[in-house]
Amino acid sequence: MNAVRLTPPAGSVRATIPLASSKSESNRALIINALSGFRGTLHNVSAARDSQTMIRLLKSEDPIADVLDAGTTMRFLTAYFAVTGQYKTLTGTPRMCERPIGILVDALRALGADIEYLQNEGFPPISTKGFFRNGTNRLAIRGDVSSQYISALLMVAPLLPDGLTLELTGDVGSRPYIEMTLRQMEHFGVQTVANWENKTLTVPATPYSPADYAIESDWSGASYWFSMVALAEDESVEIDLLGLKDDSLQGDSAIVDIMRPLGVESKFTDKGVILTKKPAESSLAWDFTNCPDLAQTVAVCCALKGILLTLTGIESLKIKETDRVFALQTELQKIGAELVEVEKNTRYEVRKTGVSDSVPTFETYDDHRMAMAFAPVAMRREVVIEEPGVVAKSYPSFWDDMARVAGVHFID
Ligand SMILES: O=C(O)C1=C[C@@H](OP(=O)(O)O)[C@@H](O)[C@H](O)C1
Ligand SMILES: C=C(OP(=O)(O)O)C(=O)O
Repeated sequence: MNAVRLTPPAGSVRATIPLASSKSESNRALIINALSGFRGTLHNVSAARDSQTMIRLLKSEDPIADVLDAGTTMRFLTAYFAVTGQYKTLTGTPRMCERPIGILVDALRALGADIEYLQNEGFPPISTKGFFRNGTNRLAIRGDVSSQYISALLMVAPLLPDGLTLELTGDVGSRPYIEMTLRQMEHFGVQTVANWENKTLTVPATPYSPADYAIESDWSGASYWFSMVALAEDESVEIDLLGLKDDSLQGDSAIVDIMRPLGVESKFTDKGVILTKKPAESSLAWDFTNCPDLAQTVAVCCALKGILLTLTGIESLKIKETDRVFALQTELQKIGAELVEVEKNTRYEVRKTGVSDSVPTFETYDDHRMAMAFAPVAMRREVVIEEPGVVAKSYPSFWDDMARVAGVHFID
């Protein structure tokens, strides 16, 4: 499967979309369930490759754990293998070996873990080589690089002899993911204390209690459907997204507020959310610090609607599956828009330039979100998306869901 050609909806757009389950919630539930002796039942675990990889590696006795391109799987398993004293080599795709892990490794070493870098200092591959229960119970850790390091430490903290207090330094990014971790830990019987005023998180040395857990649908995956409604030419479009909740643990539920000014009305029901269309505003400014995975969706949507978008809080995009700032800058040009850095590393704008390709072919940079963020362009015009298989990382059924609203034709 080298590419997929997408054609606009033939008539009115009404569809029910099952969505994928959240890989973030799944990967936390899988780690915590493992730490509580695999005794709970997890419902609706994600079919996402990142979560299936987590399941496979938690069960495997192979000394080499290849996480492929899954960031949470790499970071959570590093802490899990280190603190449970397992001897494992963690590796991944070439890109994974460029994604930093030094902050987490330094923290785990201070807690008593022996971890070795096998190639480059600060990056995978790494080996965990035992745990000596002689470390500290208080650590300062940067909060402005990846929240995944913090979540990884929090989840193993109940196993430490004296629990753990983390002092977060710098501006904390992706905070809702940290709160998701704490709430899931609480579900499994560990009462944590988060003081966001002085940025300290405290976890007692309490064993996890086995529990059953039901995972919600994925709000990051839902964001592409909000974009499709915003871009639909059919004013009576209605899309029902299944399995989403109003009181979600997922910070990407912010898409409801982001998309309102872009013309999407959301109504919660007992099954999920119903999206309909209303008039949009002409500009939007949004800080993506708490929801970095939504930046691509919103950038593409605004570019095509000609809405001036000001983005802040997107620094972390450069160290994700690809450099997402560069990837967006390159691909947005194909739909007559540009992503401009208006203040170094802090403020960007998406602006219309007007010159676009007749049938744009979007590259995906080994990044599922590049494929899914650009797919909604097909609500207005024919497009081609290269390497569509990338969606498997978080939303393997994306193209099946997409076929409910638009033409989806795979090209070998
Ligand atoms: O903890 C998580 O489940 C995630 C945290 C975020 O990463 P950062 O904390 O690195 O921003 C997010 O981008 C990623 O998709 C999933
Ligand atoms: C950044 C992402 O994932 P991860 O960091 O877990 O690879 C993502 O899913 O957009």
